[in-house]
Amino acid sequence: MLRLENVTITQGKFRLSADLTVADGARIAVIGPSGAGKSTLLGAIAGFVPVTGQITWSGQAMAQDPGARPVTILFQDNNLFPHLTAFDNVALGLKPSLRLRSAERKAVQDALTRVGLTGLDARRPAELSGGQQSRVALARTLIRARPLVLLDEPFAALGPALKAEMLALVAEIVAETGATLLMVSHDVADARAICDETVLVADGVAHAPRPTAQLLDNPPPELRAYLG
Ligand SMILES: Nc1ncnc2c1ncn2[C@@H]1O[C@H](COP(=O)(O)OP(=O)(O)OP(=O)(O)O)[C@@H](O)[C@H]1O
Repeated sequence: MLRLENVTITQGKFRLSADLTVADGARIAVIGPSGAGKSTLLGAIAGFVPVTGQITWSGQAMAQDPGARPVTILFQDNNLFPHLTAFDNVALGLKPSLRLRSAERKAVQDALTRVGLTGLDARRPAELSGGQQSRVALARTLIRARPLVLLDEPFAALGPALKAEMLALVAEIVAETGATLLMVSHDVADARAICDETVLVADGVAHAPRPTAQLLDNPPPELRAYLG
């Protein structure tokens, strides 16, 4: 269980408060106006943004060091290294030194296979389509095998069909691994597609998760303003 207890995040003049609980294995969409603090919320959970209050996982306070948190995060721009192959870009998720044992090499191959990139492991990002690049980034995120997966608008640059495919793949993989998912999206269709619950971030508050359909079908005023 992820718990944010009386959390306040301050960045310059910006303040966001959160007091909420996310159940293990939940798939949560994070939606709200631009600049409301969605990325900041993910950054706080990942340990990149300092907070007051407490963030706990399974009842334990999260480590200060982001690398020691049970978290893996994928950003919109994928952050692939252009000079590295798909294989090495995924391997970085396991070992920044890229010195892999044979079991680790197999884990990288398995991750590439899982995201549908069998046979493309020797290609560099420039030799892959946008969708394939997203798959590499997703494989690198997932190979870290952390129980909390944070996605910050990961597929915003993809066309609708590819995006739907990637969302379905994410949903499948988190279901297989039992991971808890928090996914920022500007497209409420993404929330409806794979997230049973939604956290609304608006007016300085990250609200407790609510069932996605219920929230979107009867939006509170701050969400109605955003949806237009
Ligand atoms: N390093 C920083 N220093 C000061 N203010 C910051 C910093 N990073 C972000 N902010 C401010 O924090 C607020 C929240 O930004 P954040 O990127 O979390 O919003 P968001 O909801 O993810 O927006 P978008 O949907 O546009 O990506 C914004 O007002 C932003 O200007």
